[in-house]
Amino acid sequence: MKTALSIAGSDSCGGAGIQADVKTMTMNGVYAMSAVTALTAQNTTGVRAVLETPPEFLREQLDAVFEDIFPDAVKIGMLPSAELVRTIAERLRYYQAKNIVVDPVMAATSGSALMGSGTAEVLANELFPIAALVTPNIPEAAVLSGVTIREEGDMLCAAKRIGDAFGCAVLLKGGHSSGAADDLLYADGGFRWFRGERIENPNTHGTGCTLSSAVASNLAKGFTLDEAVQRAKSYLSCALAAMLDLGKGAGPIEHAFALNGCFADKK
Ligand SMILES: Nc1ncnc2c1ncn2[C@@H]1O[C@H](COP(=O)(O)OP(=O)(O)OP(=O)(O)O)[C@@H](O)[C@H]1O
Ligand SMILES: Cc1ncc(COP(=O)(O)O)c(N)n1
Repeated sequence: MKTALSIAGSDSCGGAGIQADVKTMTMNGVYAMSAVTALTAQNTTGVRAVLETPPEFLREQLDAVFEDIFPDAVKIGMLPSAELVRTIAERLRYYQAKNIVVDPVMAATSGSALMGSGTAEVLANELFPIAALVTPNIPEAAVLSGVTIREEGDMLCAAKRIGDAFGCAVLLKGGHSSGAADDLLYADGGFRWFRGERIENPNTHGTGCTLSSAVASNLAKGFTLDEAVQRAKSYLSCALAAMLDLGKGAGPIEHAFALNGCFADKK
Protein backbone atom coordinates (compact mmCIF):
# COMPACT_ATOMS: atom_id res chain seq x y z
CA MET A 1 0.00 0.00 0.00
CA LYS A 2 1.23 3.50 -0.80
CA THR A 3 1.72 5.88 2.13
CA ALA A 4 1.37 9.60 2.79
CA LEU A 5 2.35 11.87 5.66
CA SER A 6 0.44 14.98 6.75
CA ILE A 7 2.50 17.62 8.56
CA ALA A 8 -0.21 19.99 9.79
CA GLY A 9 -2.21 21.34 12.70
CA SER A 10 -4.94 19.46 14.54
CA ASP A 11 -8.47 20.82 14.10
CA SER A 12 -10.61 19.83 17.09
CA CYS A 13 -13.83 20.04 15.06
CA GLY A 14 -12.45 17.54 12.55
CA GLY A 15 -13.07 19.37 9.26
CA ALA A 16 -9.64 20.78 8.42
CA GLY A 17 -5.97 20.18 9.26
CA ILE A 18 -4.69 16.74 10.24
CA GLN A 19 -8.21 15.34 10.58
CA ALA A 20 -9.22 16.38 7.04
CA ASP A 21 -5.92 15.09 5.67
CA VAL A 22 -6.15 11.66 7.29
CA LYS A 23 -9.76 11.21 6.10
CA THR A 24 -8.86 12.37 2.59
CA MET A 25 -5.78 10.15 2.31
CA THR A 26 -7.74 7.15 3.58
CA MET A 27 -10.59 7.75 1.13
CA ASN A 28 -8.06 8.15 -1.69
CA GLY A 29 -6.60 4.73 -0.97
CA VAL A 30 -3.29 5.51 0.72
CA TYR A 31 -2.09 4.79 4.27
CA ALA A 32 -2.17 8.06 6.25
CA MET A 33 0.38 9.21 8.86
CA SER A 34 0.72 12.49 10.75
CA ALA A 35 3.18 14.88 12.37
CA VAL A 36 1.30 17.54 14.34
CA THR A 37 2.60 21.14 14.12
CA ALA A 38 0.05 22.66 16.51
CA LEU A 39 -3.10 21.89 18.46
CA THR A 40 -6.01 24.20 17.75
CA ALA A 41 -9.14 24.58 19.86
CA GLN A 42 -11.40 25.38 16.95
CA ASN A 43 -14.89 24.83 15.61
CA THR A 44 -16.84 25.91 12.53
CA THR A 45 -17.23 29.44 13.92
CA GLY A 46 -13.59 30.19 14.71
CA VAL A 47 -10.24 29.36 16.30
CA ARG A 48 -10.23 29.86 20.10
CA ALA A 49 -6.67 28.89 20.97
CA VAL A 50 -3.48 27.54 19.41
CA LEU A 51 -0.77 25.50 21.16
CA GLU A 52 2.36 25.23 19.01
CA THR A 53 4.36 22.00 18.96
CA PRO A 54 7.93 22.53 20.23
CA PRO A 55 10.33 22.21 17.23
CA GLU A 56 12.27 19.37 18.87
CA PHE A 57 9.04 17.36 19.33
CA LEU A 58 8.01 17.94 15.71
CA ARG A 59 11.44 16.64 14.75
CA GLU A 60 10.87 13.51 16.88
CA GLN A 61 7.60 12.85 15.07
CA LEU A 62 9.25 13.26 11.64
CA ASP A 63 12.16 10.97 12.56
CA ALA A 64 9.79 8.33 13.97
CA VAL A 65 7.82 8.26 10.71
CA PHE A 66 10.69 8.48 8.21
CA GLU A 67 12.87 5.87 9.96
CA ASP A 68 10.05 3.33 9.85
CA ILE A 69 7.37 3.87 7.16
CA PHE A 70 8.89 6.10 4.49
CA PRO A 71 6.04 8.18 3.01
CA ASP A 72 5.44 8.12 -0.76
CA ALA A 73 4.13 11.68 -0.47
CA VAL A 74 4.10 14.49 2.10
CA LYS A 75 1.43 17.14 2.55
CA ILE A 76 2.34 20.25 4.57
CA GLY A 77 -0.37 22.47 6.07
CA MET A 78 -0.52 24.86 9.05
CA LEU A 79 2.93 26.10 10.11
CA PRO A 80 2.59 28.64 12.91
CA SER A 81 6.25 29.68 13.19
CA ALA A 82 9.45 30.12 11.17
CA GLU A 83 11.29 27.77 13.54
CA LEU A 84 8.91 24.92 12.71
CA VAL A 85 9.30 25.66 8.99
CA ARG A 86 13.09 25.39 9.31
CA THR A 87 12.84 22.14 11.28
CA ILE A 88 10.64 20.58 8.59
CA ALA A 89 12.79 21.81 5.69
CA GLU A 90 15.95 20.41 7.30
CA ARG A 91 14.39 17.01 7.99
CA LEU A 92 12.71 16.68 4.57
CA ARG A 93 16.00 17.52 2.84
CA TYR A 94 17.85 15.06 5.06
CA TYR A 95 15.44 12.22 4.19
CA GLN A 96 15.13 13.31 0.54
CA ALA A 97 11.37 13.25 0.87
CA LYS A 98 9.46 13.13 -2.41
CA ASN A 99 6.12 14.31 -3.73
CA ILE A 100 5.90 17.22 -1.27
CA VAL A 101 2.69 19.29 -1.53
CA VAL A 102 2.75 22.59 0.39
CA ASP A 103 -0.53 24.30 1.28
CA PRO A 104 0.59 27.74 2.55
CA VAL A 105 -2.21 28.05 5.14
CA MET A 106 -2.36 31.61 6.45
CA ALA A 107 -5.88 31.83 7.89
CA ALA A 108 -8.92 29.63 8.56
CA THR A 109 -12.14 29.96 6.53
CA SER A 110 -13.54 31.61 9.67
CA GLY A 111 -10.92 34.37 9.27
CA SER A 112 -8.62 33.58 12.22
CA ALA A 113 -4.87 33.81 11.52
CA LEU A 114 -3.03 30.48 11.66
CA MET A 115 0.48 31.70 10.79
CA GLY A 116 2.76 34.05 12.73
CA SER A 117 3.97 37.27 11.09
CA GLY A 118 7.10 36.88 8.97
CA THR A 119 6.57 33.13 8.61
CA ALA A 120 5.23 33.26 5.02
CA GLU A 121 8.57 34.49 3.66
CA VAL A 122 10.53 31.74 5.44
CA LEU A 123 7.99 29.14 4.28
CA ALA A 124 8.38 30.25 0.66
CA ASN A 125 12.18 30.36 0.78
CA GLU A 126 12.67 27.09 2.66
CA LEU A 127 9.88 24.81 1.45
CA PHE A 128 8.67 25.96 -1.98
CA PRO A 129 11.95 25.00 -3.75
CA ILE A 130 11.64 21.35 -2.58
CA ALA A 131 7.90 21.09 -3.29
CA ALA A 132 6.31 19.16 -6.17
CA LEU A 133 3.36 21.54 -5.82
CA VAL A 134 2.38 24.65 -3.83
CA THR A 135 -1.37 25.32 -3.45
CA PRO A 136 -2.18 28.94 -2.43
CA ASN A 137 -5.73 30.30 -2.46
CA ILE A 138 -6.31 33.77 -3.94
CA PRO A 139 -5.51 35.84 -0.79
CA GLU A 140 -2.39 33.73 -0.11
CA ALA A 141 -1.21 34.04 -3.73
CA ALA A 142 -1.69 37.82 -3.51
CA VAL A 143 0.57 37.98 -0.42
CA LEU A 144 3.20 35.66 -1.96
CA SER A 145 3.32 37.35 -5.38
CA GLY A 146 2.49 40.98 -4.58
CA VAL A 147 -0.17 40.83 -7.34
CA THR A 148 -3.71 42.13 -6.64
CA ILE A 149 -5.95 39.37 -7.96
CA ARG A 150 -9.29 40.47 -9.44
CA GLU A 151 -9.64 38.38 -12.63
CA GLU A 152 -8.20 35.39 -14.50
CA GLY A 153 -5.32 37.42 -15.99
CA ASP A 154 -4.18 38.33 -12.48
CA MET A 155 -4.25 34.65 -11.49
CA LEU A 156 -1.95 33.82 -14.43
CA CYS A 157 0.44 36.60 -13.43
CA ALA A 158 0.49 35.66 -9.70
CA ALA A 159 0.98 31.91 -10.32
CA LYS A 160 3.85 32.57 -12.75
CA ARG A 161 5.56 34.97 -10.36
CA ILE A 162 5.46 32.48 -7.48
CA GLY A 163 6.50 29.52 -9.64
CA ASP A 164 9.38 31.40 -11.28
CA ALA A 165 10.61 32.95 -8.02
CA PHE A 166 10.80 29.68 -6.10
CA GLY A 167 11.20 27.08 -8.87
CA CYS A 168 8.04 25.15 -8.02
CA ALA A 169 4.74 24.19 -9.64
CA VAL A 170 1.81 26.28 -8.39
CA LEU A 171 -1.89 25.45 -8.17
CA LEU A 172 -3.69 28.75 -7.60
CA LYS A 173 -7.12 27.80 -6.22
CA GLY A 174 -10.13 29.79 -7.34
CA GLY A 175 -12.48 29.05 -4.44
CA HIS A 176 -12.36 32.68 -3.27
CA SER A 177 -13.20 34.14 -6.70
CA SER A 178 -16.69 35.48 -7.37
CA GLY A 179 -17.36 33.24 -10.39
CA ALA A 180 -16.77 29.55 -11.04
CA ALA A 181 -14.40 27.50 -8.85
CA ASP A 182 -11.62 27.36 -11.47
CA ASP A 183 -8.10 26.43 -10.32
CA LEU A 184 -4.97 27.32 -12.31
CA LEU A 185 -1.90 25.08 -12.55
CA TYR A 186 1.42 26.65 -13.52
CA ALA A 187 4.05 23.94 -14.06
CA ASP A 188 7.09 23.51 -16.32
CA GLY A 189 6.53 26.97 -17.79
CA GLY A 190 2.95 26.21 -18.93
CA PHE A 191 -0.57 26.90 -17.67
CA ARG A 192 -3.55 24.58 -17.36
CA TRP A 193 -7.00 25.42 -16.01
CA PHE A 194 -8.96 22.92 -13.92
CA ARG A 195 -12.48 24.20 -14.30
CA GLY A 196 -15.15 23.53 -11.69
CA GLU A 197 -18.73 24.72 -11.29
CA ARG A 198 -19.36 26.63 -8.07
CA ILE A 199 -21.38 24.38 -5.77
CA GLU A 200 -23.89 26.36 -3.72
CA ASN A 201 -22.76 25.09 -0.35
CA PRO A 202 -21.72 27.50 2.44
CA ASN A 203 -19.94 24.65 4.27
CA THR A 204 -16.40 24.92 2.91
CA HIS A 205 -14.33 24.44 6.08
CA GLY A 206 -11.31 22.35 5.11
CA THR A 207 -11.62 22.45 1.30
CA GLY A 208 -8.02 23.66 0.92
CA CYS A 209 -6.65 20.97 3.25
CA THR A 210 -8.71 18.33 1.47
CA LEU A 211 -7.58 19.34 -2.02
CA SER A 212 -3.87 19.40 -1.13
CA SER A 213 -3.93 16.04 0.67
CA ALA A 214 -5.89 14.48 -2.21
CA VAL A 215 -3.19 15.71 -4.63
CA ALA A 216 -0.50 14.24 -2.34
CA SER A 217 -2.37 10.91 -2.18
CA ASN A 218 -2.59 10.68 -5.96
CA LEU A 219 1.09 11.58 -6.39
CA ALA A 220 1.88 8.80 -3.88
CA LYS A 221 -0.06 6.39 -6.10
CA GLY A 222 2.08 7.35 -9.09
CA PHE A 223 -0.23 9.66 -11.05
CA THR A 224 1.33 12.59 -12.91
CA LEU A 225 0.89 16.08 -11.45
CA ASP A 226 -1.90 16.92 -13.96
CA GLU A 227 -3.72 13.66 -13.23
CA ALA A 228 -3.29 14.08 -9.47
CA VAL A 229 -4.77 17.60 -9.56
CA GLN A 230 -7.71 16.48 -11.72
CA ARG A 231 -8.48 13.52 -9.47
CA ALA A 232 -8.15 15.67 -6.33
CA LYS A 233 -10.53 18.28 -7.72
CA SER A 234 -13.10 15.59 -8.59
CA TYR A 235 -12.85 14.13 -5.05
CA LEU A 236 -13.21 17.61 -3.47
CA SER A 237 -16.21 18.48 -5.66
CA CYS A 238 -18.02 15.24 -4.69
CA ALA A 239 -17.30 15.83 -0.98
CA LEU A 240 -18.70 19.38 -1.26
CA ALA A 241 -21.70 18.30 -3.35
CA ALA A 242 -22.69 15.74 -0.68
CA MET A 243 -24.05 18.75 1.26
CA LEU A 244 -23.09 17.75 4.79
CA ASP A 245 -24.49 20.36 7.17
CA LEU A 246 -22.89 20.42 10.62
CA GLY A 247 -22.10 23.21 13.08
CA LYS A 248 -23.12 26.83 13.48
CA GLY A 249 -20.59 28.37 11.07
CA ALA A 250 -18.93 27.27 7.79
CA GLY A 251 -19.21 23.52 8.32
CA PRO A 252 -17.03 20.64 7.17
CA ILE A 253 -17.45 18.66 3.95
CA GLU A 254 -18.39 14.96 3.60
CA HIS A 255 -15.02 13.22 3.18
CA ALA A 256 -16.60 9.76 3.35
CA PHE A 257 -19.29 10.34 0.70
CA ALA A 258 -18.17 7.22 -1.19
CA LEU A 259 -18.82 4.94 1.80
CA ASN A 260 -22.60 5.30 1.66
CA GLY A 261 -23.98 1.82 1.12
CA CYS A 262 -20.95 0.15 2.77
CA PHE A 263 -20.38 -0.06 6.53
CA ALA A 264 -21.45 3.57 6.79
CA ASP A 265 -25.04 2.88 5.67
CA LYS A 266 -27.68 4.60 7.74
CA LYS A 267 -30.00 2.72 10.13
N1 LIG B 1 -18.32 26.57 -3.66
C1 LIG B 1 -17.41 25.81 -4.28
N2 LIG B 1 -17.79 24.98 -5.28
C2 LIG B 1 -16.89 24.18 -5.90
N3 LIG B 1 -15.60 24.15 -5.59
C3 LIG B 1 -15.16 24.96 -4.60
C4 LIG B 1 -16.02 25.83 -3.89
N4 LIG B 1 -15.31 26.51 -2.96
C5 LIG B 1 -14.04 26.09 -3.08
N5 LIG B 1 -13.93 25.17 -4.09
C6 LIG B 1 -12.74 24.46 -4.51
O1 LIG B 1 -12.13 23.99 -3.31
C7 LIG B 1 -10.73 23.96 -3.45
C8 LIG B 1 -10.11 24.81 -2.34
O2 LIG B 1 -10.22 26.14 -2.77
P1 LIG B 1 -10.17 27.44 -1.90
O3 LIG B 1 -9.80 28.55 -2.81
O4 LIG B 1 -11.45 27.57 -1.14
O5 LIG B 1 -8.97 27.08 -0.93
P2 LIG B 1 -8.71 27.48 0.55
O6 LIG B 1 -9.13 28.89 0.77
O7 LIG B 1 -7.34 27.10 0.87
O8 LIG B 1 -9.69 26.55 1.29
P3 LIG B 1 -10.50 26.94 2.56
O9 LIG B 1 -11.76 27.61 2.07
O10 LIG B 1 -10.74 25.61 3.17
O11 LIG B 1 -9.62 27.82 3.37
C9 LIG B 1 -10.45 24.46 -4.88
O12 LIG B 1 -10.37 23.36 -5.76
C10 LIG B 1 -11.68 25.31 -5.18
O13 LIG B 1 -11.88 25.47 -6.56
C1 LIG C 1 -5.49 23.15 11.88
C2 LIG C 1 -6.01 23.86 10.68
N1 LIG C 1 -5.32 23.81 9.54
C3 LIG C 1 -5.77 24.44 8.44
C4 LIG C 1 -6.94 25.16 8.48
C5 LIG C 1 -7.41 25.89 7.27
O1 LIG C 1 -8.51 25.28 6.77
P1 LIG C 1 -9.75 26.11 6.33
O2 LIG C 1 -9.21 27.34 5.68
O3 LIG C 1 -10.40 25.23 5.39
O4 LIG C 1 -10.52 26.43 7.56
C6 LIG C 1 -7.66 25.19 9.69
N2 LIG C 1 -8.81 25.86 9.82
N3 LIG C 1 -7.16 24.53 10.77
